Amino acid sequence: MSGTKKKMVVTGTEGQVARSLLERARSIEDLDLVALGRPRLDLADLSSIAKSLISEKPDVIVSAAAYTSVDKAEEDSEAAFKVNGHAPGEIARVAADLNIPLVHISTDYVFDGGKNEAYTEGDITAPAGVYGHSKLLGEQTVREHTTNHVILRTAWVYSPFGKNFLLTMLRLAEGRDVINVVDDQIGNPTCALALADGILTVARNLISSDAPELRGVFHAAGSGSASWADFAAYIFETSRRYGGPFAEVQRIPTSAYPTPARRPANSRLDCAKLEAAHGVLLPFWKQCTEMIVRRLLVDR
Ligand SMILES: NC(=O)C1=CN([C@@H]2O[C@H](COP(=O)(O)OP(=O)(O)OC[C@H]3O[C@@H](n4cnc5c(N)ncnc54)[C@H](OP(=O)(O)O)[C@@H]3O)[C@@H](O)[C@H]2O)C=CC1
Ligand SMILES: Cc1cn([C@H]2C[C@H](O)[C@@H](COP(=O)(O)OP(=O)(O)O[C@H]3O[C@@H](C)C(=O)[C@@H](O)[C@H]3O)O2)c(=O)[nH]c1=O
Repeated sequence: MSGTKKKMVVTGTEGQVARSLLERARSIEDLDLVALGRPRLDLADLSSIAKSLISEKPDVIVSAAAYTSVDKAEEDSEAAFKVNGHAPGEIARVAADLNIPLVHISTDYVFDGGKNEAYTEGDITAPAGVYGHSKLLGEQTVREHTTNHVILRTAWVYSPFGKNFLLTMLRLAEGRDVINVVDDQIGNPTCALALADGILTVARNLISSDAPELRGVFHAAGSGSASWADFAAYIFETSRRYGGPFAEVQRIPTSAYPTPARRPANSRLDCAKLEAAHGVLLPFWKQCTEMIVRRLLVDR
């Protein structure tokens, strides 16, 4: 990125991805990052979106805020569809009006999980639940309003911030010796800080170049795959090494852990397209898990 300082606006202030972007952008001298969340930007109030975004005069927008409670969405579908489905379209309309690029974050849960291999960007989407359906609508409304976009589908995001599986496991292990965790759902645990680095690279590429091959939908998840039980076991193994809580993982089938929303059995994402176009390859999940657990237990 050459020339003057650029301004990036990310939606949401307390989200894992927004907070990771804020942390990672601090060391980038030619980029100002502003996080815009409630009450100034409420995605449930579609009529408020344009005004708050335009007032920031951004050079690029990262649409990261979302309704992320997968189970709650099943009974609160109106809110989920508004925030995850319609609001991204409104953000994209603003980006088109301002003639700036948009990076929109989507999810592996747009897939039904029936494929035996990793999903590519061309695979058919068929979400299993309301959250996935609402995020898929968000992809569609973004596409309808601007071609100058990247939709980044990520997965199983964890970080030292907010609410995520890694923090839940460490909390549960404070009070339990054994934790039941499903072993028949497979995906790519993705560290939000590494994802933030990827988002920053993609955003800078979009600002610097009009090339169509940099635009469209891309998968952006951590390298390597795991079941939730594998992920939990490694979290505890690492935690024990750094003097933190440990629990035995009891591997169970999904049928033994009923939840309101159905989750895909396989939502592994093939991320080769992102590496080829943007030169972004996210690190191996175990490496990042170790880094986050260490940060939580040792470097605090
Ligand atoms: N978490 C995950 O495992 C995965 C996430 N994704 C996607 O990545 C993106 C980032 O996720 P992540 O950072 O983990 O999400 P978080 O759940 O950590 O944060 C979501 C953010 O969205 C904000 N938000 C929710 N509703 C509104 C609203 N009506 N108006 C304004 N802001 C709102 C929240 O605000 P507040 O803090 O005020 O509640 C919060 O800041 C999302 O698009 C998500 O769908 C994709 C795959 C996996
Ligand atoms: C807490 C817990 C969960 N589980 C299971 C339930 C579920 O199948 C799986 C993951 O549970 P969670 O509810 O933490 O994760 P979930 O909300 O399904 O996570 C998803 O969030 C959204 C936002 C995404 O976009 C997805 O990529 C994915 O990260 O682990 C156990 O087996 N044992 C447990 O003790």
